[in-house]
Amino acid sequence: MKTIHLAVFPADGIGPEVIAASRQVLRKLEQLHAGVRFECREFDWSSAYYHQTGAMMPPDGLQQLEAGGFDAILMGPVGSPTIPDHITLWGLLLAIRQGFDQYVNLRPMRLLPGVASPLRNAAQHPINMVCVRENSEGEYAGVGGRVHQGKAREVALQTTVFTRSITERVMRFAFDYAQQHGHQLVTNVTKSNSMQYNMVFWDEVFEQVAAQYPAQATDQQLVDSMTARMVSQPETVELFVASNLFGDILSDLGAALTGSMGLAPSANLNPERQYPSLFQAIHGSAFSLVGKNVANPIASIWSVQLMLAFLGETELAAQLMVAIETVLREQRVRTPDLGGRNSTTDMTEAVCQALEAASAPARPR
Ligand SMILES: NC(=O)C1=CN([C@@H]2O[C@H](COP(=O)(O)OP(=O)(O)OC[C@H]3O[C@@H](n4cnc5c(N)ncnc54)[C@H](O)[C@@H]3O)[C@@H](O)[C@H]2O)C=CC1
Ligand SMILES: CC(=O)C(=O)O
Ligand SMILES: [K+]
Ligand SMILES: [Mn+2]
Repeated sequence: MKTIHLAVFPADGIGPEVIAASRQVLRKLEQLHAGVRFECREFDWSSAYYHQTGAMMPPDGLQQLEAGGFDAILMGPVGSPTIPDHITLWGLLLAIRQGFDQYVNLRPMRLLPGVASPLRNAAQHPINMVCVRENSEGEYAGVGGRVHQGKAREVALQTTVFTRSITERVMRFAFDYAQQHGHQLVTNVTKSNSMQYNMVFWDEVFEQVAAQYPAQATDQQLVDSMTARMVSQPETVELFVASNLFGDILSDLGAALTGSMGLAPSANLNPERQYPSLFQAIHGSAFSLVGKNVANPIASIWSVQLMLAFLGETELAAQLMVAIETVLREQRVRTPDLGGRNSTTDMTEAVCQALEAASAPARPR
């Protein structure tokens, strides 16, 4: 019997609903596979916790998480209409990403059969893209300040930070991942026409790392025209590496192109496994959907799938992907974002049923 230890954060907004859905899927996987157990410890660190204590997590939160010996973290979105967004994000999610050196944010963007893309010609342009986003510094390094606050002479500084070793390793991850998953082209997303220091540096590091992968085809795209390319010729995009801000923006575009914010998953990885990695839908708290049982749980469930793959549970990951694909292809159960009238719980139950079908008879391991 293998036990996988998970730290689970329902967090904010629709988080508790999509995390409950994800936990239901984990329970179904446990039932179907006698050899595996998920031991979940739930944490209430969130905006509600902030309202009670004045902070998003305890001062020793990261140490507590590290001491817990977790294999992975599963998290809902963070953000509330009653607290400034930079307080909630920096108080929890960004603190974990930086503190646990989760320097890769892996965001697959794949248009699955049965899902409608807003692109009129999607049938001729298969969409299967992977975003490798630098996840620990760059525009979100958190360096800056404000002086002369409230005065006419007020100045606000937000400094981007690009470190050679960090830039190098995220690019190496991108090339290794492309190699392992058979991506023919690695695209460097940049803005070195306007940003003559950090993005020129970024391009240089990309070229240096690319030289170590002579068999890998590469190209370079300025981030502004990258948005147009993703819409007009998505079939030419396979895997791209981008800075923290650019990757954040391009992956929401990718989510919309592949059908819904409610489908897109992400993995915040510490590839060296020195710290637990964090798995989370790319969407936010979706305030208008909260408490209505209408949020699409697939983004969070697909994030569980990425978690299983990262933890080496290859068979479980494959079965869960088949189950997700089956539910979407059949279009029998669809939440409102996909044009249907079904609930979060309907969709979750459909995934669990499809999992039963996708799983071979349970056998001991
Ligand atoms: N990783 C995180 O914790 C993130 C947190 N946020 C926070 O979330 C809050 C809201 O941010 P927004 O920019 O409005 O982004 P959002 O992702 O919450 O919402 C954007 C749109 O997508 C829809 N949507 C999102 N998730 C959905 C789902 N599962 N099913 C169906 N539709 C879904 C929403 O209804 C809305 O129309 C803010 O406080 C923000 O800071 C935003 C993005 C990521
Ligand atoms: C914070 C945010 O929007 C993201 O990481 O996607
Ligand atoms: K089990
Ligand atoms: Mn985002």
